[in-house]
Amino acid sequence: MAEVKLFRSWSSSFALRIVWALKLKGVPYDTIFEDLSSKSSLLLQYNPIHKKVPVLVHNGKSIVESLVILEYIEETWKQNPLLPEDPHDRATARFWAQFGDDKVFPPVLDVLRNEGKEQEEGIVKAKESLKYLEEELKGKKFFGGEKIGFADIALGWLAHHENVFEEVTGITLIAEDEFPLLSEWRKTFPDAPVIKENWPPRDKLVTKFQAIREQALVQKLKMAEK
Ligand SMILES: N[C@@H](CCC(=O)N[C@@H](CS)C(=O)NCC(=O)O)C(=O)O
Repeated sequence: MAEVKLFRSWSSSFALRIVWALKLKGVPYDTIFEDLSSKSSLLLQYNPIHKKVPVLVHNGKSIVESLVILEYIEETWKQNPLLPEDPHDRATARFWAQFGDDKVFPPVLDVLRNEGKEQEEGIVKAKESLKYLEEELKGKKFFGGEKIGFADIALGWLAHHENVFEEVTGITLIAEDEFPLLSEWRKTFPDAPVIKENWPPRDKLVTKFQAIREQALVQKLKMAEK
């Protein structure tokens, strides 16, 4: 058994960040696939507060929360750095990673889970945030500059999961004419072999998120009837 273990689910975009980072750095690890509808006692033991994946276990000690895990990986395995050397550039990369989770992910989920007014509001908010990311990509191939870095990995779900959400909802948030740089990045990012080789099957994701959307809409209907 490798000294590094990753608890993940097949579809989690947060867990994919860790897969990509470990692969980019060439760190060998074992994978434990969790069924999130019946979590293992080990997962609950390693992540008793959030009870979520991903969890990284290194030499028997657990690290949770994907952005914290990314930092841990960067500090522990120095090869192929994901963060630049300059402190301001490092802070900037961390900022965009966090911005994605705080300001892009929630409205994008609102678009997936809603219809009507709430969905419209989600679209407006998501696009407001996406404009900042478009701006940040000016003059760069990746958020990390010439190569994939910390913020690219953190925002990778925009290239993959968000693309699937667009198919499920029929709503294109990242249109080529509105977000040309982000659209280009969405094509370039998964071209990197490490990213491409670790990309969950699109059809399976579409089915999963179709079900999540339907469930959310039924739930809303039930709440409205109460
Ligand atoms: N903020 C967490 C989010 C992780 C997360 O939401 N994981 C989901 C899978 S995508 C999960 O484990 N869900 C199980 C649950 O909520 O019970 C991170 O960045 O690691």
